[in-house]
Amino acid sequence: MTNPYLLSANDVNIYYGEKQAVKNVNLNFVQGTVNALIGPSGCGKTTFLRAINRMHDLTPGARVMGQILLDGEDIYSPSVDPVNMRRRVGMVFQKPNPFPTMSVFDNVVSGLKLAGVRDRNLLMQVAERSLRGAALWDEVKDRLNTPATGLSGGQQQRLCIARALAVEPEILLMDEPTSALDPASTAKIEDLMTELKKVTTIIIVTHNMHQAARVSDTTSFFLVGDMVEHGPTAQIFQAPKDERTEAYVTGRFG
Ligand SMILES: Nc1ncnc2c1ncn2[C@@H]1O[C@H](COP(=O)(O)OP(=O)(O)OP(=O)(O)O)[C@@H](O)[C@H]1O
Repeated sequence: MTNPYLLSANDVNIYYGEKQAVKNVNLNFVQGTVNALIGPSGCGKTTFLRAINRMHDLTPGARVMGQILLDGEDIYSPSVDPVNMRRRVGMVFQKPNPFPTMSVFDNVVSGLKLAGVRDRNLLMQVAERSLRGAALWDEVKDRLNTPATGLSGGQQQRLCIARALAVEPEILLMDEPTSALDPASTAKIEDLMTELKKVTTIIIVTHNMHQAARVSDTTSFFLVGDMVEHGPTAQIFQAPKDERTEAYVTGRFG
């Protein structure tokens, strides 16, 4: 039987040395959706997110057990090249992190250049498409060759989204992407997510429950390493099945 899900986590356990940070998580994600991971600080959301693009390969002492299937292929299989895999699963971090010495244009096309693309016309096409995709084109089209660090924080974060989109990822991981931004920039990125799910699948870690409720199709609630409950966002917020989920989403702890 073929796997109907774009991404499946099967019995995923994650350790830092002896310490277990994620316990036996099973989750499936459907293509073209926005999926929120919520839960109190330290419950393993970021750890789980980073396992999805093999970022823990870069964390000394971190171990991922179980299976994570992307299009039915185990991303931890020895035949999978992690660098290639990270092109298919892009990531945007809490703090905007454009390459500080590069222009706006070079930031967006850095992944393509790294992959050997030199055709200037093609790079320009991809830059425009990605910047439009990140709702930034109109604001930067006249300053493509100026340093990325000259942009505002919200613009820098949309630039990082454009940079991730340029390599056409199947999945975009977002780790609290608006926590360093003002409300206007946050609203822009939230609107953007609804557009972006037409071209990619989003998994977002957020502390902001209103944000999860506004932007996501599904929500997963994590608590001290356990994934307590997963379901359609409306159900998690309005009719959770587990009393711990209810206590969290109604603000009784956090
Ligand atoms: N590099 C690391 N080495 C050791 N322990 C770590 C490391 N990174 C995270 N942890 C621990 O793993 C657990 C889960 O952390 P994680 O960052 O995944 O939680 P989180 O839910 O994303 O928290 P937050 O919402 O505060 O970002 C925590 O107990 C944390 O202290």
